Amino acid sequence: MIPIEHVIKVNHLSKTFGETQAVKNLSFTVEKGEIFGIIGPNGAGKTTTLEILEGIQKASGGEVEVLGLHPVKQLRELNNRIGVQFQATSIQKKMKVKEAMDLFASFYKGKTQKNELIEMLGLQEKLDVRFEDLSGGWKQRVTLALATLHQPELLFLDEPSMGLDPHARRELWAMIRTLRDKGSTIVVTTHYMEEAEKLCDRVAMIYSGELKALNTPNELLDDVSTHYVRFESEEVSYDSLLSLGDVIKVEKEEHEFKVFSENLQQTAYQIFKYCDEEGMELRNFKFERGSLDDLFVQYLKKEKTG
Ligand SMILES: Nc1ncnc2c1ncn2[C@@H]1O[C@H](COP(=O)(O)OP(=O)(O)OP(=O)(O)O)[C@@H](O)[C@H]1O
Repeated sequence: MIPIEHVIKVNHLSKTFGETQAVKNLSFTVEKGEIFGIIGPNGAGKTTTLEILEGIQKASGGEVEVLGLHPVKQLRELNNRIGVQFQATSIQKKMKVKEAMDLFASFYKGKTQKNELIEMLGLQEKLDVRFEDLSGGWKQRVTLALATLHQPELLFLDEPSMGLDPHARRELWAMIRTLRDKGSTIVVTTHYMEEAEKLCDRVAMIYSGELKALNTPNELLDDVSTHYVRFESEEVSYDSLLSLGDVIKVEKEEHEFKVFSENLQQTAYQIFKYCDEEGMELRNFKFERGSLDDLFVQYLKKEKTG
């Protein structure tokens, strides 16, 4: 068996800003070659965690190792080996794509993969366009190219698809996967649950600076209470569904019901039995799998009710 190589080790990490505890006792590792997602709502501590890993912020407590280096003490060495995607706002508006690529390439001593990136990201047709004239999707492609010119072993992306339409978002995911296939490990923060589900190999879910869950999206979704049955009926009542054993929650919209249960098989049987006894009709009955969004809402609810 090939031993797992950890490119990031985070152990009991904490960070405080005055009274605010942005990160609390966070521990996780990132394996070489994976796309690792850090997800959570606004203010969860995603950016702070990322900036500590990049050596931009100092930890208040705990240990962090990135590519075997201490991010703050060995920042210069780290910067040669990691890539950080800048926010589009930090690129000069009037600069042409070609000029930005040349400027950033001049920061690195060795050979860069500029030409390969222009080809791979389809930037050829945009080289003479000013940054301010690019659409959101193209801006993201350019900042991705600028972050990866030196073929970094590890790439950090903070909310890369923020503000992109679904098509541009999918294109960006394909590019991120290609960069991974070419050998980079990728750490990405997002608050789009769909992005975490479709793009990431493993996901750390944080809320209020604390790690709430860490697993592959598939295994996170195996959490039973995110699964439900869906059907349509004009006759069934909300309250009678809620009173069935094992049912956690019922959602009703027009004539469509979603019934979440701890024992879906048993609940499905109960629904059919109840409808049969009452002579009620059901249509389009389906077993459905919840999304990370559902799981996330569930965690937040647990948090609020204690
Ligand atoms: N420089 C700072 N000074 C004071 N408080 C800060 C600072 N940076 C972050 N915080 C606070 O730390 C907490 C975590 O913020 P952080 O930006 O890491 O969250 P986030 O998950 O990235 O959120 P978002 O998705 O909104 O960017 C928040 O309460 C934020 O207000």
